[in-house]
Amino acid sequence: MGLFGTGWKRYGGCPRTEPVRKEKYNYALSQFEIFETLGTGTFGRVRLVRCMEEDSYYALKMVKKEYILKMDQLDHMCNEVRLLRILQHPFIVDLRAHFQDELRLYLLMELVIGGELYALLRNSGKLSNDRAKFYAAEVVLAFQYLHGMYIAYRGLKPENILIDINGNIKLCDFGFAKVVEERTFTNCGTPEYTAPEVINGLGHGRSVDWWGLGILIFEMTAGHPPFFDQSPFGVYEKILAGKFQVPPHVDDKASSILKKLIVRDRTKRLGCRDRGADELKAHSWFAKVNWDALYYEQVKAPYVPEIGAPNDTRHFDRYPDSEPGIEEPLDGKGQEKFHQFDTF
Ligand SMILES: Nc1ncnc2c1ncn2[C@@H]1O[C@H](COP(=O)(O)OP(=O)(O)OP(=O)(O)O)[C@@H](O)[C@H]1O
Repeated sequence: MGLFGTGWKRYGGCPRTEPVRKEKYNYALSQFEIFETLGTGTFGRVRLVRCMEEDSYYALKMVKKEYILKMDQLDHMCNEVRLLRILQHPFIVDLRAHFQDELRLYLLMELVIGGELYALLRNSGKLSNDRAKFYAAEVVLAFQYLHGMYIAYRGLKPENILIDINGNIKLCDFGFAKVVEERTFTNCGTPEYTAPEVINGLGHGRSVDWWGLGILIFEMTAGHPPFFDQSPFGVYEKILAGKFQVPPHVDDKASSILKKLIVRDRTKRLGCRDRGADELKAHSWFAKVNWDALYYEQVKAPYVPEIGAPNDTRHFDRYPDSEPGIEEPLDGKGQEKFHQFDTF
């Protein structure tokens, strides 16, 4: 089914699941002052930039074309842009534009200044029950929106959850997200967050997101993931064995939702049946959450990052600069492969 095709169905009673076509601005790298690296991933580097004409700051993801072809990542990049262009949700990072030059592809995103949830977890060890619930509830709303468009996010991990200036979350990194009717078979993601149906190669759709949420709630409340080992293989073995223990300090209702989310059989996993996200929203752990107020960002966040200036990057790790070197643009045939990037 095409993203704008017929057959839109409401999933889990999500009231505002509609694709938007966001405005397209024409930007070029020369319009920006480029500052420090905010984060790096397998495929690129995200830097703080300032658009000189607008005097506004953004996050710019820059990925070398040569690298994209070498690593066979063109589909991955196109996928991310195609999806981010149509998504508009308070808890999903906003893509403002995408453009290219001879050397790289660029994704211009709103700047999410509070850093990664990963850093919060690393600094605090574990989070309070209320704080974990607040972030988990915002993830539920983001997933409900995505699943309503038949999009599985498939990349949940604390590194991809950013904290904005008001303390709300923004999901970033849509490289693994996929439009799924039912099942899909590509492997992706991080060992500790991988669902058993992914390891088994049985195909996976939106159910992996609810598994990922279970792992995230566990990590936030317990202070460590439920399945860990020195090697990815060891992690996978433990996931398949499916045995985990919720530490005694974890709230009883949190423990109850964990036992319903970290379930090997996806047909029995919370969120994977007809009612989708509504099943989670009805769980007693979320009993006091006012979902509408949360959506409209009217709920005070339990933690608001301290920010001194619009370009204050104190909440991000420091990264060594990329190696300067002579970069050769691709030849005409190579460049042709990227023409599609302009057509989204
Ligand atoms: N809009 C943003 N505002 C601030 N920081 C951001 C933004 N987008 C990304 N980052 C930072 O850059 C990091 C890498 O971004 P992203 O995950 O999109 O890159 P990637 O190359 O696709 O990574 P991965 O290997 O996880 O697929 C994020 O974890 C985050 O720290």
